[in-house]
Amino acid sequence: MKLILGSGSPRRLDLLATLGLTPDAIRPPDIDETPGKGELPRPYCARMSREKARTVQAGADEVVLCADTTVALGRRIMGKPRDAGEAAEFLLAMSGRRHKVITAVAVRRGDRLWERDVVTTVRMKRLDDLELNAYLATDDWRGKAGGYGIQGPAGAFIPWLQGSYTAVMGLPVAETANLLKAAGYPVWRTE
Ligand SMILES: Cc1cn([C@H]2C[C@H](O)[C@@H](COP(=O)(O)OP(=O)(O)OP(=O)(O)O)O2)c(=O)[nH]c1=O
Repeated sequence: MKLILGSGSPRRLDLLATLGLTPDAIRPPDIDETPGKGELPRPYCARMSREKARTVQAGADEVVLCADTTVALGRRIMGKPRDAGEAAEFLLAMSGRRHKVITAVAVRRGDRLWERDVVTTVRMKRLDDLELNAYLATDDWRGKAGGYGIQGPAGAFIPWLQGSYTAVMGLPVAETANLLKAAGYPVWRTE
């Protein structure tokens, strides 16, 4: 059985590697990530990962793994910022407050789909101008939901979270291992 990572995210590849898993192929999905009108963050995130899993082409002996990470401030969905101005806007909105990071994982084998989502509450310290501008200058915010990456320099802004650190990074490894097992993929091998 082959494992297909349906994601172009280097973080997801790294997190999968922590489980000792190397995908046989990487097939990044191309879907429309526009939220529906009034769509709430959690159902939006679950829909994204499901659509990714359905879009990625796979044969009968292939298991597809996809995920979506969405940052939510109340009902507001904060996607990947299009520029530094939007990243600054997101970070200022989260500064000194708690927000939620949702990561939904979808595993598909043939017509069958296994799904799980993980919600993590994250507190961001109050950012001063120096911290904000220095972080924006690193470009680390690019391509990341909410405009920050907890695994990089923005880790200095996160004194507390409740939930899963790997889920915030993009792939909750415990839940992912369980979904792969449910789909019949041999996560653990003794030889
Ligand atoms: C909040 C947060 C997000 N992220 C990243 C993980 C994801 O790559 C990205 C969220 O965007 P996603 O749309 O979930 O994923 P992607 O577009 O990068 O990749 P693909 O659709 O091909 O799977 O944000 C971090 O790396 N660290 C963080 O702390």
